[in-house]
Amino acid sequence: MRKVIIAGNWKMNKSLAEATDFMDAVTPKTPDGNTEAIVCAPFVHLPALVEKAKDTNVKVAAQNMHFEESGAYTGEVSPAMLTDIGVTHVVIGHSERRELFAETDESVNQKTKAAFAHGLTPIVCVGESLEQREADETMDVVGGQVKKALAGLSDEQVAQTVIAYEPIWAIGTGKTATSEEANEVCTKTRDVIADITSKDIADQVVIQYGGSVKPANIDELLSQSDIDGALVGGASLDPESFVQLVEAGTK
Ligand SMILES: O=C(CO)COP(=O)(O)O
Repeated sequence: MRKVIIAGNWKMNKSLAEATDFMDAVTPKTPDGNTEAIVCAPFVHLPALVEKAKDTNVKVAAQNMHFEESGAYTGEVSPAMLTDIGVTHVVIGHSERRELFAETDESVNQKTKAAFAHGLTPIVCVGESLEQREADETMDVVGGQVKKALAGLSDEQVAQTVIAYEPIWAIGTGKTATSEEANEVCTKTRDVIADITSKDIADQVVIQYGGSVKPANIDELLSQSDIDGALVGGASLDPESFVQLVEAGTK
């Protein structure tokens, strides 16, 4: 059975005090079990959050990283720096990074490989724009992004990769894909992964849905056959709401 992963992507939000207060509020209420709870926080908050997450069921992720080990990359953070402070997961290729910070399928692939080289679990984001959906290009886009992100990985690494399917038109818009629409893409994404590895490997990959997920729609999304969790923006900022989302995964 695949585990459920609920990850809160805070994006560029919260002061340090707000971030640590959040952890104090959620860690005692986050159950052990088949659901993994992850907080994806801004770089500067990571050390404090890792400290707060010690001996709890909450894990801490970065929202991005560089793929190189070290060097003249002003303003960047390396995979080794993240593992050094106890970060376990990293979000790669979020649509906001692809759109606003020139992230490409190639850099997503380099970062995914670098994550594994340093023992980090990558949460690789894929998703189509509204124009692409309306032009019936969803699976060309999403399938292409998935294939390019996973190129050159071993089957074992593919099995451990977390894929977050986030249709761009559903992010921060209040417009959720229906659970059937979301599941259809997640199922086809799993088929794409099976094509490049095997059905057995594809069946192990955790595929999250992201885009206006909230406590009111999480149950229905998680009831779908190929949705194994959620990458949540807005609704992950409030501790109560984050705990409710994690609890939904344990049902
Ligand atoms: O981009 C997202 C998570 O990475 C989704 O954001 P919202 O949940 O705010 O729509």
